[in-house]
Amino acid sequence: MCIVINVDKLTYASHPEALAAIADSERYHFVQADICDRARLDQVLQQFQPDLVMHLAAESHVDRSIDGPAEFIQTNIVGTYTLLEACRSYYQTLGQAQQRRFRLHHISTDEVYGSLGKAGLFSETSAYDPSSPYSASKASADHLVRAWHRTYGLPIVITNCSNNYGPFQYPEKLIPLMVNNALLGKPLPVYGNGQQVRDWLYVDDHVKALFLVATEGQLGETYNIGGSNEYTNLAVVQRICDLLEELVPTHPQSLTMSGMGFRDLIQHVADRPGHDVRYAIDASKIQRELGWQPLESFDSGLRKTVEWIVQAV
Ligand SMILES: Cc1cn([C@H]2C[C@H](O)[C@@H](COP(=O)(O)OP(=O)(O)O[C@H]3O[C@H](C)C(=O)[C@H](O)[C@H]3O)O2)c(=O)[nH]c1=O
Repeated sequence: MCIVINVDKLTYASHPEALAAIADSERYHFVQADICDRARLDQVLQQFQPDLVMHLAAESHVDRSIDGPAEFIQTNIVGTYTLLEACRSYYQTLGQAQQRRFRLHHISTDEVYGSLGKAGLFSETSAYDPSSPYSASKASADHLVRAWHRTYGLPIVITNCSNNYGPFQYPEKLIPLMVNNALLGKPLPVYGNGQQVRDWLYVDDHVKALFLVATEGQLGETYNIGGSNEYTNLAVVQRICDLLEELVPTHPQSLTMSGMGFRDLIQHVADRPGHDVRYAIDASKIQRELGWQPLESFDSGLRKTVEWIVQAV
């Protein structure tokens, strides 16, 4: 049995559905829990007696972490600490055979490595250099997980992924936010010059990678997961607008009245404080060791995502 821990405001929102679709759903139990509630975590672990705990519970939006860091410290750092302690106690109750099977998989982000310049890629050995309260809280969580492995022998694996996108994503994130705004004829706020680069990873590719690491990854190891899809933010927003021109021929009323197209909604606004310029992942370790490859192209993944949002609203 595996339990997948998440929180209510989950940003990895599509992962449970996607995981359930590719894995034996009888084996996976998805827990929506307050990650800081130790009694509840103890009860869940005792009830399901899992061999695998996947920790996807995070506050994950950089802008919200800048506006109010407290929740990020609480969920991402205190929550991870609470889960680690619950797993450590649970692990100590297991027999030797089950201890050999048990592992905690901590899901993290490439933002812990900070920002790249024009060249280079983040690898598993890149130095930690987080910029935002969010990424600093995830970096702290990664360090705690490694410390519980080295100090207490808790069996763990860690993954650090690039920017996720796909159906079900929480609408605070760039792609769903832009599609939702455009459909309402609202401005599309591009931070600064829009030349920041992100490496886009389709959610199903991410889930397959998580599944491989959770089941076959080496204990104590970190694996970076990225889609090898680097685009500037402005290019992504322009592509979204062009897709909407094709998929939504009837423009929102505000656009029709002014004879404008979706691209006319793009507005450059004040830049995000501490904005990381570029993220890009070297995923050669997971490709070499576990045979993973991203299968979705950005063109096809973005089309699926935009189509999903258009039909959902
Ligand atoms: C919401 C928004 C964003 N942006 C820019 C800011 C970023 O350069 C880029 C993507 O922003 P978003 O907030 O969607 O994602 P990141 O800040 O890159 O972080 C995301 O990817 C990493 C890996 C995680 O770990 C985070 O959990 C996840 O939120 O678009 C804009 O220009 N306008 C907007 O309205």
